[in-house]
Amino acid sequence: MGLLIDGVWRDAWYDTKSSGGRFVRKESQYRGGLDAGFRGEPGRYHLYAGFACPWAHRVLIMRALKGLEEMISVSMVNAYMGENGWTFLPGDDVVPDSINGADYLYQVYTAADPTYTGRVTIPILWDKVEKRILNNESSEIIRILNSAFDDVGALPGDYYPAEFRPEIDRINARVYETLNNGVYRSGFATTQEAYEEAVYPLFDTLDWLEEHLTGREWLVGDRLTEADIRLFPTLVRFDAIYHGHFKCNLRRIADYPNLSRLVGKLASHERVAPTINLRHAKAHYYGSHPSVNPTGIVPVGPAQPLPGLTLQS
Ligand SMILES: N[C@@H](CCC(=O)N[C@@H](CS)C(=O)NCC(=O)O)C(=O)O
Repeated sequence: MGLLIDGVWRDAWYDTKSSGGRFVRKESQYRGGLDAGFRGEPGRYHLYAGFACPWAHRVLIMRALKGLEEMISVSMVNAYMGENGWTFLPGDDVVPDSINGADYLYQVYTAADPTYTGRVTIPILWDKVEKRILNNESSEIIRILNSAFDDVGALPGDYYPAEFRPEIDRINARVYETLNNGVYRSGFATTQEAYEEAVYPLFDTLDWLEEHLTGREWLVGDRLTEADIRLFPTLVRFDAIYHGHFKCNLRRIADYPNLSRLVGKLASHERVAPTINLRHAKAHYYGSHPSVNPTGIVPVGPAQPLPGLTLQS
C-alpha cells in the first residue's frame, strides 16, 4: 500500500498521526463525465475494479443493472494489496489490464499523468480514446452509468429518479459518513478515541436504517435506488469482514432482520449476484492490512451466511 508522488511510487501506510489517530479519506482527483451534455459511447470506456473493494462494488452493480458489460470492458485487480499497491499479477479472479498492459495499478495513473501525486485507488473509469482517467470517484461513476448510456442501448431503469433525489441524497450522506466510510474510520483508527468516535455512530446508523426499513422493501420509495446500491456493498461485507477485522462488533447484520432481508434481496438478484465475491474480499482485507492483522490469517466464519449468500459467495 502506498501512493504516487510526482509520478514515483512510494510504499507508505495511511498517516493517522497528524489527525489524532483518525483515518481521513482523501478526495478523488478525476471528476469528469458528469456534465449534462456527456454521452456514453459503447466501447470507449474501461473500468478498473476489483471484487474486494466496496467502492468498486457499487460500480460493478450499476454496470450490471444497466446491462453495460459489453459496452464497458473491465479489469479486475488481485486480492492482495501489498508494497506495490493494487496489482494485476496472476491470481484468483484477476482480469489483466488489456488496455494499458499494467502490472501495477499505479502504472494506469502514471499513464494518464506521468507526474500524478496522490492515492492509487479503484474504481477508475478510463477513456480509451483520450487515454486518460475520466473519473475515479465511485459515487460519480455510478451516476454516469445510470443515465449516460441510455441512448445507446443500456437497460432501462433510473436508479436516481428526480422525484426521490432529496431523500436519496439525505440517506447517502449519513450512510457514507458513518457506514461506508465509517467501517474504515473504525478499522484504521490508531487511537481508542478515534475508534470509538467512528464505531458508535456506525451502529446508530444501522439501528436507524433497521427502523427506517420497517414496512418498506427499499430505502427510498418503493423501488431499488442508488441509496440501496450504495448501502449494499458495506452490508454484504459486514459480518464476514468488518465485524472482526475492523472491530465493528457491537452487533452483526444478521442481528437486524430488515437489513438482512435487504441483503438477501440484492444478493439473490440475478444481475447483482455475480458481482459478489466474499471469499476474495476476505482474502484482501485480512491479508493486506498488516498493521490491523499482522498474521494475515483469514478467519473461517461466519458459519451462518446472510440470506442470499453461501459460504463460497
Ligand atoms: N472515494 C473513492 C475511494 C476509493 C478507494 O479508496 N478505494 C480503495 C479500495 S476499497 C483503494 O483503492 N485504496 C487504495 C489506497 O487508498 O491507497 C471512491 O469512492 O471511488
